[in-house]
Amino acid sequence: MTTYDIALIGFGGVNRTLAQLIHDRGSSFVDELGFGLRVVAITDLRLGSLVKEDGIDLSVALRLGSGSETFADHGGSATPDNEHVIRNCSADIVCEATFTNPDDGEPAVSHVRWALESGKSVCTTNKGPVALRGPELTALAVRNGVHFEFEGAVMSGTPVIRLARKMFEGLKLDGFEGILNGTSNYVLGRMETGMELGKAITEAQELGYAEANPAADIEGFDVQLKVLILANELLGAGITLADVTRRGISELSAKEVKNAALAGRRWKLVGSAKRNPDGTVTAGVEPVALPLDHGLAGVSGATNAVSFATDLLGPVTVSGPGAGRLETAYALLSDIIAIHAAKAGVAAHA
Ligand SMILES: NC(=O)C1=CN([C@@H]2O[C@H](COP(=O)(O)OP(=O)(O)OC[C@H]3O[C@@H](n4cnc5c(N)ncnc54)[C@H](OP(=O)(O)O)[C@@H]3O)[C@@H](O)[C@H]2O)C=CC1
Ligand SMILES: N[C@@H](CC=O)C(=O)O
Repeated sequence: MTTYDIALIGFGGVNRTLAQLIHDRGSSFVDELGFGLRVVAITDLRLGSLVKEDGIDLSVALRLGSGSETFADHGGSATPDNEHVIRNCSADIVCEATFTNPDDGEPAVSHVRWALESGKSVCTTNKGPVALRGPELTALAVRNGVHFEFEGAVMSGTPVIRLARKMFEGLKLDGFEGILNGTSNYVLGRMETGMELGKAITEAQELGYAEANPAADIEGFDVQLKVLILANELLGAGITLADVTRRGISELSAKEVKNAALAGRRWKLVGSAKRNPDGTVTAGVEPVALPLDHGLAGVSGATNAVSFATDLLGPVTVSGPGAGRLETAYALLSDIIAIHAAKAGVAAHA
């Protein structure tokens, strides 16, 4: 029986939920998925780092949180020691789920690089490394004979990237438009009921949808990264972040959002990319007051949807959760399943 040793880098909402899943359902993975999972290392800014080659007791790790205890109280260190842990621990797969840095992707880019350089596969939900260093990190993975998977970087656990790569074979993609941020979509829905922006953001934070800095959600930086990922990974656009124009929703008031709904229009933060006749790709993110009969107008809460323009099928739309701790932890599990399938030489499920 195959058991993958896992390192969790960042122990916030997403990786903590993955640890909970492994703790609660790990034994059924063996029967259902054909492999076991054992967490051998965890690092976190506040809790420090813990490495145990024979497996960390997750019930203990999961108890640590808001109190003053750190991993130093349990045989580890009070500091994350990321480079040392990532390079030297016995993990087969590193799950990177620290905060997304939209400027240069750090420190996550380094975390991913250290893992790949030391022969470990990587799963990440972090948009920074994928959007800003994706091709370079994928090439590094290939050179080292390991895998770099990032399904959760767009629409959390809802399959989009692997789905499009596998299932759209034979189709030409000419563009896409979608709702790609759960927080802003949730916030706009609450504003439609008259709630002020700040209060709606607080709710989204409590639900685990928002970025560490929610301005990334509200000002469109998060969607900008996701549009860049989809455009480069699926359309082969070869564009950079500067090529994706960006406007967020902070300019909208609750009154404006509510009045638009009364007038038959719904404000949505829409990310899109379109292939031009000369082959170049135009991409951007902006708030749009959609008519109620538009396909994206009914997408509510933290649900996301993306509609791909294809040559043979016309529009093909994928919809599902776009944020949430469990939904995103599932994305990491789906990445591990894909890595297992690739190692075993069979098709991935997701
Ligand atoms: N939540 C969601 O719905 C989704 C999230 N994502 C992405 O997944 C990633 C994780 O999200 P989420 O779990 O919600 O975020 P959290 O903020 O809950 O967790 C991130 C964790 O990483 C820790 N951390 C930050 N810097 C470091 C570091 N240098 N070394 C070790 N640990 C570090 C943080 O510590 P501290 O709190 O002390 O700063 C925190 O515990 C983000 O990149 C996010 O963009 C993607 C899709 C959906
Ligand atoms: N903050 C993001 C989380 C997923 O990427 C969102 O709200 O969509």
